[in-house]
This record gives sequence, structure tokens and C-alpha cells, in this order.
Amino acid sequence: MSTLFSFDHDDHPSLRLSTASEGHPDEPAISISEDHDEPPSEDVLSKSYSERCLRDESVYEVALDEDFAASNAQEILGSRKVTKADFEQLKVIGRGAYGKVLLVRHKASRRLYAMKVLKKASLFLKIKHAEHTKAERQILEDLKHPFIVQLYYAFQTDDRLYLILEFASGGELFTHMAAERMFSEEVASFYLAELILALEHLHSLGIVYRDLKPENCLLDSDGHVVLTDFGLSKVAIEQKTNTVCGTVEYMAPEILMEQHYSKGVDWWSLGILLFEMIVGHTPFNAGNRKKTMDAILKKKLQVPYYVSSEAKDLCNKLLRKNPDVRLGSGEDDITRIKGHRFFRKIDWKAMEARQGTPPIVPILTDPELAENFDSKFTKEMPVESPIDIPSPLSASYSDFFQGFSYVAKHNHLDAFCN
Ligand SMILES: Nc1ncnc2c1ncn2[C@@H]1O[C@H](COP(=O)(O)OP(=O)(O)OP(=O)(O)O)[C@@H](O)[C@H]1O
Repeated sequence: MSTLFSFDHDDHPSLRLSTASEGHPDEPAISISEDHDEPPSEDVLSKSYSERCLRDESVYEVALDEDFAASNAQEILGSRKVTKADFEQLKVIGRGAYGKVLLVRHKASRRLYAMKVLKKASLFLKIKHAEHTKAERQILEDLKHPFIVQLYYAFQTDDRLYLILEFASGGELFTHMAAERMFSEEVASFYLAELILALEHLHSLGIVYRDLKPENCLLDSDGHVVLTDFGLSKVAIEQKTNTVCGTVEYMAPEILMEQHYSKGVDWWSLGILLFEMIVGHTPFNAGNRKKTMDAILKKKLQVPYYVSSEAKDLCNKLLRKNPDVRLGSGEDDITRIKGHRFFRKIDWKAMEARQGTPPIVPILTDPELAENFDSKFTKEMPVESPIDIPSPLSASYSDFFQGFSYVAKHNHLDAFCN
């Protein structure tokens, strides 16, 4: 693998951050002065966003049909709608902010899936999050990639939304990392390469993932990366964001500053993951949310002496506070990321074809035991939590989720059934 660019000179732009902003004394404002030779980033995502708008789909109710004909699932052939009753709930495997994730078995085919259950009522109380959920469904429908979680079904009841997802039986990547405290740079380069391919695919669809963090990086049974949780993903829009939620540790300065952001935020988060993998902790964690945010915005990156020059260089370039000069921001910068000498041993074509050899093969004595998931979840009874908001929902709320039901196309199922 050849290195496409030389990184030997120090090409960091200068960056000044001021903490006073008009009308918002508590909110830091970013003021950037640059003397760099890289072109400003273009919003390469906006075209695909408008394309997506043009083919706006408003009806999603899809009956089960022969597209679902997995070879060993003959019983569910026909036009019957998939419902919760088609699945046996085996274990709780995780919790998100708006619901829980269960390991379920499809009764007819005996296949295992992850079922993400979201309480509609509580989502409606936070309408922005309801919008996220709708985006999640739409986004997943368009996606098919070896390192991105696959959606098989989506359906709803009066109270809840259900996503039937590929079950990533290897659990969270960082659980495995915690067992070893940190990864060697070679191991880290494998996981980062698979994540880069997943992000490249999302970006090509006009999607900024925005929420890249360890909990969302799962492993499949072979040990390949499965990027999950599209709750906060969104199609890139030329607008300011005003939502800063979730863990701040992995968030790019421009998100914290509530400024316009683009795909560069994902490359920042990737830089944080790289640092964490090879050093054992994130670079800007300062104990509490406020101090961590301050450090992300102002603190110079300190990379320990034992980190190789390649890894150090990549950290520095991905963790530039100014997104315009961050590696990955320009139109073809994915080529520069892939060509960076930290990835000199990666054969990208082989990786894309899932031919890389995973450094960790998860132990799976019986996938139904969900043994790679936290026992604080798996020991819970796999039942739904009560709905504490009166139901059924009002007509307008129901309308919001109209057409949520979704069945994956045949080829998606084929891939999963292999
Ligand atoms: N497809 C999957 N296969 C296996 N485990 C999963 C899957 N999806 C989620 N999980 C597990 O459930 C946990 C919670 O997932 P979820 O997507 O709800 O997380 P979250 O990021 O908190 O979500 P949200 O942002 O929507 O609140 C994950 O950290 C993971 O351990």
C-alpha cells in the first residue's frame, strides 16, 4: 500500500478560541484564524441530500411478501404483517436513552435478531427524538454494507416502535478492549479500517453518523465491526444544529459549539476512538461534562511518547479543532485517510470484501446466552417496561409514525442467512 501524501512537515493551522459570544455569555464562541494551505471544506453531502428529498417516500407500510422468503422461513410466506408475536424474547442486551434492546428469536425461522423497542409515548414527549427515530428507519432502509447493522423489519403497535436488526452477537468492541486495556496499533488499524469503510458508505449516501462512540461499535460472530444505532444520524443539511445530547467525549468542537457541521465530525470521533484504542483512555476527558467540553474546545492534544509517529500524526490530523483543515474534510480526503501510513498494512479492497482477519474472535458457546453482553442487562427479565403515558396516542401522534412498518428486501435477508 503506497502512501499518497507526505506528512513530514508541520502543517497545523493556527486556531484561536474565544469564550465570549454576543448575547450568550455562557456559550463559548469559536473564532478561528487560519494560515494553512488546505482548501476549505465543501459540503459535498448537500447534493445527495436534495436527491433524497426528491424521492421522498411517505408510505412505508409494506406487507410481508415473497421478498421475505428466506429458505427456512416458509411458514411466514404470504402477505401477513410481521408483529411482535412472531418473535420470542430471550434476553435484554442493552438500553438506550429511549428504550431497550432485546435478543429475540424469530419463531418461524428460529433466527436470532436484536429487537430495539422504543416507547412511542416517551418519544413524543421529545419531538426531536421522535424525528431521530423516523430518520433511523429511513436511513437503515437505504443501507446495505458489510460493517453497518442491517435492518430486517420495522413495525409498530399503538405504544411502541420495533426495529428488528441483525444481532451483533460479539457484543461491544470496547468490552473486548477493556479486557486488554488497550489495543496494539496493528489491531486498532484493523477496527478503524472497517469503521472508515462504514463511514465512507454513510457519507456517500449523504449521511453524517454524528454519534460515533464505543457503545455503537459492535462485533459480529466472526469479529467484524457492526456499526449500530442510527438514532442520532441525520442526512446532512445546511443548517445549524442546536442539539447537543449524549456523551460529549467523542463529539467534535463544532457540534459542541452548535455550529454547522458536516462529515468532518465523524472523522473527529474516529480520531478519539483511535486515541482511546492505543492509549487506553480518551484524550480530552476531564472528569465532568463542562471541563471535558472545555478541553475539547481549547486543550492541545497530548499524545504519549510511546505512540508511533504514524499514529501520532493521524491523531493530530483527525483531531484538528478546525473542521475545514481536519483530515477527511475535503472532497476526496477519504483517499488521504486510507492512504495514511498508519494504514500501510491495510489492503482496503480485501477489507471491503470482509476478507481481513479479525484480531478478536468473540467467544460464543451459545449465541442465545448473549454472553458478550453486560450481565446487568442479560439477567433482567426480557419483558417490556410498562408504558407510563396514557395510550392509545392521539391521532396526530399516530400520523407521525404512519408507514413505519418495513420489511427488508430479499437480498438483505440472503446476506444475513448465509
Ligand atoms: N444490533 C444489535 N446487536 C446487538 N446488540 C445491540 C444491537 N443494537 C444495540 N445493541 C446493544 O444495545 C445497546 C443499546 O443500544 P441503543 O442503540 O439503544 O443505544 P443508544 O446509543 O443508547 O441508543 P439511543 O441513542 O437510540 O438511545 C448497545 O450499546 C449494544 O450493546
